[in-house]
Amino acid sequence: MAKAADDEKRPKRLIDRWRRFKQNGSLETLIRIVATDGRAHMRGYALATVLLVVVGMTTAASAWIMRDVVNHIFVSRDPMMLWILSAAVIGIFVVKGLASWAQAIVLGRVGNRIVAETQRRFYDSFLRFGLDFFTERASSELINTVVRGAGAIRSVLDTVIMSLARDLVSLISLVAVMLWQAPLMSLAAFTVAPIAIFFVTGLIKRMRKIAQSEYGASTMIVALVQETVYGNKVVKAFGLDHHMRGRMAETIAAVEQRQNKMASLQARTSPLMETLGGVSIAAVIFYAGWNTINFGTSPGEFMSFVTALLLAYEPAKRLARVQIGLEMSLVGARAMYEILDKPPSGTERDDEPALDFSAGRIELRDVDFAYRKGEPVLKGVSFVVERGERIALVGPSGGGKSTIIALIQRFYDATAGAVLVDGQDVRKVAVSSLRRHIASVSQDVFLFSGTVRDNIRLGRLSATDEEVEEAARDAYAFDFIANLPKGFDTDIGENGVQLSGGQRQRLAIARAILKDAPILLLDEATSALDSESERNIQLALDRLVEGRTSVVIAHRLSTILNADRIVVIDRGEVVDIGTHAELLRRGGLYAMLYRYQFSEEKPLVAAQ
Ligand SMILES: Nc1ncnc2c1ncn2[C@@H]1O[C@H](COP(=O)(O)OP(=O)(O)OP(=O)(O)O)[C@@H](O)[C@H]1O
Repeated sequence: MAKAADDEKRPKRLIDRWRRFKQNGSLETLIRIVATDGRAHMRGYALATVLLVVVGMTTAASAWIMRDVVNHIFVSRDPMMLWILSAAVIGIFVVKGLASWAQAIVLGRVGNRIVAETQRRFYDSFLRFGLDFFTERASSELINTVVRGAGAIRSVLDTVIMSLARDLVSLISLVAVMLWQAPLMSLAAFTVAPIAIFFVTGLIKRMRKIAQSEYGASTMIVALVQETVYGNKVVKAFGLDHHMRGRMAETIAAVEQRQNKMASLQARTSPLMETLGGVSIAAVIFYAGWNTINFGTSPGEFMSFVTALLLAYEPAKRLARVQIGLEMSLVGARAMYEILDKPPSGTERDDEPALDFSAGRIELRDVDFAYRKGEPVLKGVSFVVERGERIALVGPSGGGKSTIIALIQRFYDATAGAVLVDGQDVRKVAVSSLRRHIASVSQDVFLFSGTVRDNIRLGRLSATDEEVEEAARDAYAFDFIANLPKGFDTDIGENGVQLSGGQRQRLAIARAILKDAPILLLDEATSALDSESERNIQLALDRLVEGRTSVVIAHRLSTILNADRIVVIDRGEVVDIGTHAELLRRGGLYAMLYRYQFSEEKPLVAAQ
């Protein structure tokens, strides 16, 4: 009775297990990897499979031949067979060696190709994401995914092929040898299998959980290294070495602990498997020995059987563990797919018709915007920038000035209202054609690895060396570049660490000059520079603004004095628009800001 009830429950338990397995996505991920990358490289994998099958079959053949070795050589003492069988053994192992060698090369190449393709695909896909994607995610997460995820896809496929073609084929053919030589003994040997399966199933679930948290912790290590590199000045200035060391030690310890747990889970299969293996081999030796001693059964069959059993033990052990190992790789693969599956951001669409650029008139029409639902950052913002006009945005910090600059470049889409360039909604034109007409210089200048020349040329990749130098001259950057150890060919360290703030800004201005776009968006630097740098930057900016339609987040007195109009932004709203003199006359927020924000530069106030 009890057994029947148990039997009834078993399928349910099995289904439950599969359901959990599916919910977790392991099976889907596995199927997807096989159906996409596996299928795309079917020829390579088919070849590897054939070679692995050869490896498996030769393993079985080596067991098979033991029967003849014992019967013909040791029992019948046939000298001819001594030669033939020795040669056959050499033949079998040479074939096995060659097939293993070829299989390793084929699998290695296909695997490397998959890693390369996946990394390319991953990078392509994240270039199509908008700013929202990058602000949502830590770069460490992306770095960890590109490094580990691609390798994970490869190792999943390697594991699947190795398990199916080598281990499963070896096991099936060795079991066939066993059944053929001694069916009863085989059954005795297989009784231990259900115990092993039951034990391993329990481990898989735990492995999955730990693998996931290990992945998260390893991302933290990347994040901390990154923070220490980018924030090294803060770390040093505030004497945070000890604090950072502590944080890193904690994270490393967390990863180490999880990896130890994974290793111990994997290792936990060994004592059980060894014991079960020992029990089944002992049972067979006892049974066969008993038969040989008491009934004179031929020892050849027995030798062949035991060899097959011993050889079957390794692949059986590997197969029992395969899912435990797979769980580790599937975590990385899932992280990779999560990003690959994300649709490109709407702001990066480039399939609309190109912007029909004429004057470069910019209009914000009743623009509302929120980075997060329910937290409006811009409310009904409207203003127009006519061709060739200089507009200064002024307002308290956090008012939304940078957001306006971002919306004009379509880094984000307005939640209501529209941003128009020459009367065309920026959401309805190809984004590349819009950005081609805009040059922007932000406060925090990002410099890429490479030379000074490379960095300026990013403004226009087709520019000649002469044009790059000309732009540097116009940006008042030529002299300091010429004084660098290798001039324009000086390598800029990662993110230009050896350049001063003012020099970096002038490189950014040179980049914008080279781009020669009719619209200029500028976030003036607030950081204090020495007066020489300040003067050079001012001259460079004047040159840059010349003849262009410009919107500048103003932090300098001269900018607001030279602006055609000033737009005052406060808490996401346009509170006033006018020239410096008009706004001052009206009093209000601008007059106050002017007094406090620009007061150090008082001597020039006469300009009103
Ligand atoms: N990526 C973002 N995600 C969420 N909120 C943001 C984001 N960027 C800015 N904000 C918020 O939007 C508001 C407007 O910010 P914005 O940078 O546009 O102001 P700002 O006027 O340029 O300020 P500042 O003069 O200090 O640079 C602020 O409250 C800010 O916290």
